[in-house]
Amino acid sequence: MDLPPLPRLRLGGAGRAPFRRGREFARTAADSAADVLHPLLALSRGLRVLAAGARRRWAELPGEQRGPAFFVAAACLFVVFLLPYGPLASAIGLLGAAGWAGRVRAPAAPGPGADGTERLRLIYEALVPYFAAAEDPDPLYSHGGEWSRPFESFDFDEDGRLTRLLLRYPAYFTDGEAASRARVEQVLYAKSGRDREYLFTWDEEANRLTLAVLPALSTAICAQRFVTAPGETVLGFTDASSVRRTLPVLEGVDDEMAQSRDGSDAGEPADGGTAAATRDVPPVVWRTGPRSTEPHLLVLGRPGSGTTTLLRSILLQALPHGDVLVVDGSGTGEYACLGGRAGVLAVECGLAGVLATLEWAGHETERRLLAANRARQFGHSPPEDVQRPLWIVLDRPSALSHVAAADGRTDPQELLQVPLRHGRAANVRVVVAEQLDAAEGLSEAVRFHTRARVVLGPASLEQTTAVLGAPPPTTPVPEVPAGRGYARLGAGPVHRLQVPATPDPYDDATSEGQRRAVLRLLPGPDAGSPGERVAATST
Ligand SMILES: Nc1ncnc2c1ncn2[C@@H]1O[C@H](COP(=O)(O)OP(=O)(O)OP(=O)(O)O)[C@@H](O)[C@H]1O
Repeated sequence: MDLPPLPRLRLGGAGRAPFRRGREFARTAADSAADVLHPLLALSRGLRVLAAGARRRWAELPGEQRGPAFFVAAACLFVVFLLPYGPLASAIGLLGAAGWAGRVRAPAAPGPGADGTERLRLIYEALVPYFAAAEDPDPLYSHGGEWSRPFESFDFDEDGRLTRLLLRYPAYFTDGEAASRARVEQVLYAKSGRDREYLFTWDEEANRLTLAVLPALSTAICAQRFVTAPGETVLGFTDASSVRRTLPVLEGVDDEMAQSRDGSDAGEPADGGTAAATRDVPPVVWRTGPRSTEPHLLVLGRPGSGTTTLLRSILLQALPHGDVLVVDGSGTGEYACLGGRAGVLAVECGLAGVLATLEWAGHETERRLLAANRARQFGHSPPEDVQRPLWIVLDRPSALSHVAAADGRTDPQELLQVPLRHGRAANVRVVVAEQLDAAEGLSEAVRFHTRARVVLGPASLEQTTAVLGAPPPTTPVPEVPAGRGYARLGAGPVHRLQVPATPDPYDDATSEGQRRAVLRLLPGPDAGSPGERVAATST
C-alpha cells in the first residue's frame, strides 16, 4: 500500500507576515539608531579611554609629586578659564581628543606566531655576515639586532611555513655581482627549506629583495592544438609572472578519457580526481620565420628528462603548416608514429640515410634561398613552397657523428652548416636535442646558431648557466618531473618550463587518453612514399 503524501508545510504563510514586518522595522530602527548614535558612542568610549589614562598616570605618580601636579593642573584650568573663549576651546579640544581616542581601530594583522618569529630571527642572523659592514655606524643587520627593521613584509602558509619575504638590504651590498647575490640566495634557500622552489627578485634601485615560493608547474597538460599564430611554437608552460600572454588549454586528458569511458558527461571523474577542464595558462612561445632572431633551437637534458617528448611536441605543432625531416640518432624508434604521414619527408636513423637526407636538406636550403632572392629582386613575395617551413629535427646527432668518425664518413653535423647559417632567410628551422653529458660532441655551427635554448631535467647551476647563458632565477627543484626545465629565447629572460606530455603513442606504457590525444594530432597518411617526397621537393 502506498503511503499518503505528507501535507505541505506553509513556512511563509500569511499569518506570519505581521511578525516579519515587525522584525524588519525593528532591524531598520536599530540600524538608524546605531548610525545616529555612532559619534556619541565613539566620544563616550574616547572619554572613558582618556579618563582611564589619566587615572593610570595619577596612580603611577609618586606620592610627593601628586601635590605639585595637582597644583599645576588647577593653575592651567584657571588660566584657561580666564582666557577669552578658553573654556569653549578646551571643550572642543577635549571632544577632539576623545573622538580620536575612541575611534574603532582595524584589528592588527595576525603576526608570524612564535615559530614564525623564530624562523625570521634565524634568517636574519644568517644574513648578518653578508649584509653587515664593520664601518656602518647604524647597521641594518647585526648579531642580536632587530629583524623587524629590514624584514618589511612576510607571509606564512597554514602550516606555518614562510611563503614570501620582502627584505631591505644596505646600499653598499654588491647586488650587481652575481656571486654576491648567489651567496645570499643560497642562505635564504637553506634557511627557508630546501624542499620547495623559490623565486628571488632583486630591486637594485630600492635595495630590496623578495623571496617567493613558486607553485609547481602543471604536469597535466597533454599535446593538443594550441591557439597560436603561424610561426609560433609552444615549447611548454611557465609562470604567470614570467610572460604576459596566456593560452586556453585543456588540462587532464586522462580524466577526460575516464569520463567518456564511464559515459558520464561532465563533473567529477570516476576516480574522484580533478576533471579535465580548460584553463588559461602562460606559455613559452618560440617564434620562428624570416624575422625571428632565434630561428634554431637546442634542447639538452639528461637521459629520460623529456627531450624526445619536446621534439615530438614541436613536430606535431609544425606538421599542419610545414614539412619535417627527422633524424633519430638514438635509433630507438620513438618517432615511428610519424613515418609515412603527410608532411613527413623522412624519418632516418641509419648513417647512410641520415647523410643523404641532410645533404638534400643543404641543397634544399640553397634552392629556397635562391628562389627567395630572385623573388625579392623582382619585387614579388617568395614562392609558396619557400613560404612553407622546412623543419630539420635531430635527436642525439652526436651518436651519429661518433659512428661516422669510426666509419671514416662525413660528420652529419657538418651537413647542417648551410641550413643553420641560411635557415632564417630560407624558412628552414633546425631543432637539435642532445644529452647533457654528450654536449661536447655538438659542432661549433650547432652551438653558434641555436640561440633558442632549453634545458630539461636535473642539471647543476653551472650546466644550466652554460647552456642558457644566464643562471635560472629560481632555486633547484627538489623533485624534477619529466619535461620540467628552463627555456631561454636569445638574450631574453630565463623561464621555468613544463613541456606538454606528448608520449610515443606506440609505447605500451602510454595511457589511453594521452595516446588518443597524440594520434588525433598526427596528419593522415602521405600519398607518396617518403623517398619520393624528398626527391619531388628537391626537383
Ligand atoms: N612533459 C612530460 N610529461 C609527462 N611525461 C613525460 C614528459 N616528458 C617526458 N615524459 C616521460 O618521461 C619518459 C622519458 O621521456 P623521453 O623519452 O622524452 O626522454 P628523453 O630525454 O628523450 O630520454 P631518452 O633519451 O632516454 O629517450 C617517457 O616515459 C615520457 O613519456
